[in-house]
Parts: sequence; C-alpha cells; structure tokens
Amino acid sequence: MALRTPMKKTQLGSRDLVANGGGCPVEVFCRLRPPKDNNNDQETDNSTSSVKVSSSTELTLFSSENVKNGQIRESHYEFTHILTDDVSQSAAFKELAIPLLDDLILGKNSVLFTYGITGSGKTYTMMGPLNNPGLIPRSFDVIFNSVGSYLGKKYLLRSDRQNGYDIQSEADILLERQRKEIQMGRTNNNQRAKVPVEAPVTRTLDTTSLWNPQLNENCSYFVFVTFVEIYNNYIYDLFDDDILNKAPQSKQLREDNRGRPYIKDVKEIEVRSSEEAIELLNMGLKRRRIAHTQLNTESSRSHSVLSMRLVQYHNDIPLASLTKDDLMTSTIHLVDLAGSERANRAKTVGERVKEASNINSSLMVLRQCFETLRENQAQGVSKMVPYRQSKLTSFFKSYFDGEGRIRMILCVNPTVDGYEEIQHALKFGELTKDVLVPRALPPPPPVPPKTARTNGALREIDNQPQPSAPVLFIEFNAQALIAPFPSLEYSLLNGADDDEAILTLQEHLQRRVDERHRLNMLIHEQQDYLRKFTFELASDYDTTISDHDDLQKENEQQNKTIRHLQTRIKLLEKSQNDFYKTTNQIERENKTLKSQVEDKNNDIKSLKAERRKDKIDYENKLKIKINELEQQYFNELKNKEIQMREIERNHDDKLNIIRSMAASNANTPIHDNTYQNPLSTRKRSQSEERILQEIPMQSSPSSRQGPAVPPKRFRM
Ligand SMILES: Nc1ncnc2c1ncn2[C@@H]1O[C@H](COP(=O)(O)OP(=O)(O)OP(=O)(O)O)[C@@H](O)[C@H]1O
Repeated sequence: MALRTPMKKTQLGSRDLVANGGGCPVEVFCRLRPPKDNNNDQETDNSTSSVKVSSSTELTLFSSENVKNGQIRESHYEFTHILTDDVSQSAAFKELAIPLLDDLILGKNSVLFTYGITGSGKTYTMMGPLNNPGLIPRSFDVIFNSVGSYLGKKYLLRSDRQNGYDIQSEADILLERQRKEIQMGRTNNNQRAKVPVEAPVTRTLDTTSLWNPQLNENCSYFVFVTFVEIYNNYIYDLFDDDILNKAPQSKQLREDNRGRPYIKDVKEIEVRSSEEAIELLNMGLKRRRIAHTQLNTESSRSHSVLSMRLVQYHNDIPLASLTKDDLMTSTIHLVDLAGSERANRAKTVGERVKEASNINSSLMVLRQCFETLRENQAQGVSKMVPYRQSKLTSFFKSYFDGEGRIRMILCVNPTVDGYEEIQHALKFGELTKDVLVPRALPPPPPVPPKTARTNGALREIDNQPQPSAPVLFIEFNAQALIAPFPSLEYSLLNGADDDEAILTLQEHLQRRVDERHRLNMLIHEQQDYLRKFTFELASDYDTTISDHDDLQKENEQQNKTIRHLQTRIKLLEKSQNDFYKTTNQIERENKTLKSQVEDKNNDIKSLKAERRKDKIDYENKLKIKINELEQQYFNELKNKEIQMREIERNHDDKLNIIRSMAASNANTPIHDNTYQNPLSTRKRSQSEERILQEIPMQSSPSSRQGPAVPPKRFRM
C-alpha cells in the first residue's frame, strides 16, 4: 500500500547517522519558573534563585548553602534555548509549539514532553490555568483557527485503530451520526444525573493562526484526539466511558504492520472545534489520577499523553473514490511527565512508593534510552536501546527511530532547595540535547486525483458523473426494461413505412438501451463497491484472524505462564507448608525450652530466696546467741563483781575492826618492849574471833581490780 502518511524510515544505525550527518538533535528547552505562584499568589519556600542565566542558552546552578568546606557548589549547563521566568505562556507557546504545529500541517510528526521535578511547572506549561492557558489548549485554538474553515465531512473518516483511517460510506456516516447523537444524549443525561453543574469559567482563547504557505486550501482536514495516561506502567484510556462505571482496564500496546506502536482499542475522537477538544480534555483530566504527595498537593503521579492527529486529503479526489492511500496523516504528542523527584524526597508511603518507583523507573528507562543512543552515536557502536523496558519508551520508540521531531521542555523551579535534584534534571536535559535522531522525511503532499489515482479500482469511471458517496444498494428498476412496447400490431398495421411508429419504437428501444446502460453502470458500481467492501471485509477478516491468532498465541502463552505459575504456586505452597510445620515445631520446642528455662529460673529464684531466708535466720540466731552469751557473761561478771565488792566490803569491815582493835590496844599500857599481840593478851569478843577467822591471809587479787565493766558491746 502506498499510504501517504509519513513513511517509516529505514532504521539508520548510529554509525550511519553520524557519518551521514543526517541526524536531527533532540531540542531541549529549559523553562524557569518564577518565584511567585500565579495561581495562589504566594511566594515559594525560598525566593532566592539558585540559577543564574548567563546567555539565551547557558545557565549556572548554585547550591543554596555552603555545602563542602564552606564552598558553594556550582555547575554549568547548555540547552537549545532558555525561557526565563518572565516569558509568558503565549510567548512560550510561540517558541515551543508553533514550529511543531507548522510541521503538523505539513504532515510531519512530533513529540513534545515536559520533564522536571514536582512543582517545577510541567502541568502549568502543558495545560495552564483557564485564564492563561498552556500549550495544549493553545494548540487546539491555533489548529482550528487555521484549518477550521477547511474541515472535511464529519464522520467520513473513522480510525482503523491501527494508526490509519477508513473511509466511510454515506450510509455509514448516517449510522455513525445517529449512534453519536444517541450516545451524546445518553452522556448528557448521565452527566446531568452525576456531575454537579460548575460555574462557567471563561477561557482565554489564543487567536494566533498558523501562517503557513503550504496550508493547502484545496484540502479537507480532520482532527482526531486521544488522551491516555501511563500509570504504574499500565496504559489507561482517559476517554473510555467505562472508566466511570467499572475498574479501569489497561490497554495493550501493539505495533502496526509498519512497526509503529499503537494503543489497541484506544478511543480516538474526531473534534470539530477547539471548544469541543477542550471539553474532551477536561473530561479526561477529571479522570486522571492525581496523587497528592507531601511536596505538592497537585502532584500528578502519572504520565499523560494527549495526541492530536491531523488527517488531510485533496479535495479534487471525489469522495466516492477516496481511498486510504489518499490520506495524509500527521500527529503531535503532547506529554506531561510525572515528577522526576526521588521517592525519599517526596516522602511517599505505601501505594505511593510503588507509584514513585514506577514513575522513576519509567523515567529512568527514558534516561537510559537517551544515554544509550548518545553512547552509540558518540562511539559508533550499536548497543541495544532499552525501549521495551517501559510503556512510555515503547510508545515513543518509533520517534527515536526517526518518526518525527522530539522536543523536551525541562521545567525548573530555581527557588526550591535541592541542588542534587535540580542538577539531576539539568544533567538529563543536557544529555538529551546531545542525542541525534534520524531526520524525519517530509511526506509527499496530498495530490489531486489525476496523479493520485493511478492504480485505484475505479479508474475506468473517471469520466462518469460521480455519485457523492459509494452506492450501497441500487434500486434495480426491472420495470424499465420490460416496459410494454408501443403497440406493434397497430404500427405494423400501418405498414413498414410508418415512420412515426418506427421512430416511436426506436425511441423506446433507445430508452431501454440507455436504461440498460445506466443499470449496467450501477451494477458495475455496485460490484465495485461490493468488491471493495468484500475486500475490506476480507482484510478485516484477515486482521481479525491474525488478531485472533495473536490472541490465541497470547492466550496459549498466558495459559502456559498460568500453568507454570500454578506449578510454582504449588511448590511454593508445599514449601510454605513445610516451612509452617518446621516453624510450628520450632515454636513448640521454643515454648518447651522457654517453660523449662522459666521453671529453672523459678527454682533458682526460690533457692536464692531460701538461702537468703536461711542466712537471715542464721544471722538472727547468731545475733541472739551472741546477745545471750554476752548477757550471760555480763551477768556473771556482774555477779562476780557484786561478790567481789561484798568480799571487799567484808574485808574492809574486818580491816576496820582490826584497825579499831589495833587502836584500842594502842591505848593499853605496854609493860615491856616486846610486842604482844593484843589478841593473845586480851580475850577477844566472839564477833572479833569470827572476823579474824574469816580474814584471808592475803587479799584476793580481784579485790584490787576495779569495778566490773560490762563487755564492750554493752557500752553504749
Ligand atoms: N511559569 C510559571 N508561571 C507562574 N506560575 C507557575 C509557573 N510554573 C508553575 N507555576 C505554578 O507552580 C505551581 C506548580 O506547578 P505545576 O503544577 O505545573 O508543577 P508540576 O511540575 O506539573 O508538578 P507535578 O509534577 O506535581 O505535576 C502551580 O501552582 C503553578 O501555577
């Protein structure tokens, strides 16, 4: 098929690309966010900028505080162009998107994505507020300002769901219109029932028109949009109505027969005005998952991809003979990537950690793709580029192969802390700028029929008046063929020279011939139509069969995987059971051991307590014994002392008696010098006799001792 959409480029190796100088660099624009938030009029955390712009392409990043040895860190970066914080949304749009929209009209594809950490202004740049719209709403405005007056017949084209479009017959158009009206009625009713009426907010329209000498006024244009989000590496269709009623079903990514990725069964909607497009966009946005992180309450945790497709064909081609080959299709993808911050900075938890890791892993794959491409180009090697490792890169794989231009808007909020985070994003931007992708070749413009239709099925009827649409069913007027002849008998009756009758007959026959000719034409047309229809059916059938085969293969593969997983689950269950058993056994043993240890501990405790008690008892007894002994000793000592005192007193008494006796004897006259014992000379009284007997010959040593002293311990 010679479809005139941009052809798939022959995949150029890095070596060829560099050698041919045929590569086109990825354009990286850096957009700086102003310190003031336009939406809530508040300054951000820190109004000192960590970025200094030195020229229209260069900037320097500074660390906000002394980091190492009192040194402020700084690093320099270069981009395709820097949009400073005073660049308005409208100026940004002119610089970033208009060239791509010009390309779109020329039939060229492009992808424009925003990259940066949370809160850096990605969504602001892409969507913007209603009163100051971003690139997406302005792109719709400008495209419809430009091609709005040249729109083709609504529903003439219908997506074939594989990056192409089918041309619908008049009857199909009618049916489609009816279906859409019914659907809209239903949606409106549903919306009336479900959605609260919001106060209308006026949107600022961008009135720019594309000045493009090649905007062909002899062409009919069609605009189609799809809107998907990539969340946790699954693709969800934001136009899918089912999303409102049931759990959203993720979509499969497939490749068409030219190797270009497409999202299977994605809803592609034809739009006729920018208002209609914005309404759809808002509907999609409502469904977009917005996860709130601690960094930014509007932090979007998914990548969103809005794709606008422009289809055109030359008006000189009659609708009846318009084929897929006559259509020129081009696409612009506007991608708002999720924040590139790391999970720990966002302080994410639970499900959010999973999201953050998926976001980061898909951004990491994007980075790895660019890194590998750059390495391949710099070193002339052909390392495999890991497109297939994430849905995001798989979807844009063909762009790395030269399907169209790639532009990146690196959004930076220079007032936030986080030198490393900003540096990481800036480095990625600089790396991306060095990557070359194969240059997209311009497609041949839509051409008028003479040159266009050289091999179509309807060539022979070129000079015939064309019906406005393929005829579905011809009213076969057999009556015209078998209409009664004029009365022959009557003519013959008037003889062979009856010119009038012959003329009438001739006219009648001519009419029949004309009618037969017309019917033949119609039959041919119908045959052509049926042939075409049958051919389409056959190709549909082939596609369905191949889809079916694919699905069957997928199914078989999945069944195999399921069987494999079931076996693994069984094995795991078995080992889990074994593990449980062992764990139980260990737990039981553990319990027994614990209780034994407890018993032993209790025994030890009670033994210790007994010992303590015994010790105390023994000590008490010892004390009592000591006290008793001391008391006894003291008592005995006391008694002894008393006895001694008694003896001493007796002794003193006796001494006194002796002294008194001696004194009385001294008063008695002595007759000679010989001492005479008074006792021997005088008769002693009885009491004196008794005392004398009791006087010990020597005084007791104890009598010389002092009074009894209580033992030391009683001397208090
Ligand atoms: N160029 C700008 N001018 C004025 N305000 C801006 C600009 N860029 C961003 N802002 C404001 O900064 C805030 C954060 O911006 P935005 O939501 O676009 O960040 P983001 O990078 O998309 O974050 P996320 O990754 O969480 O989606 C918004 O309130 C927005 O209005």
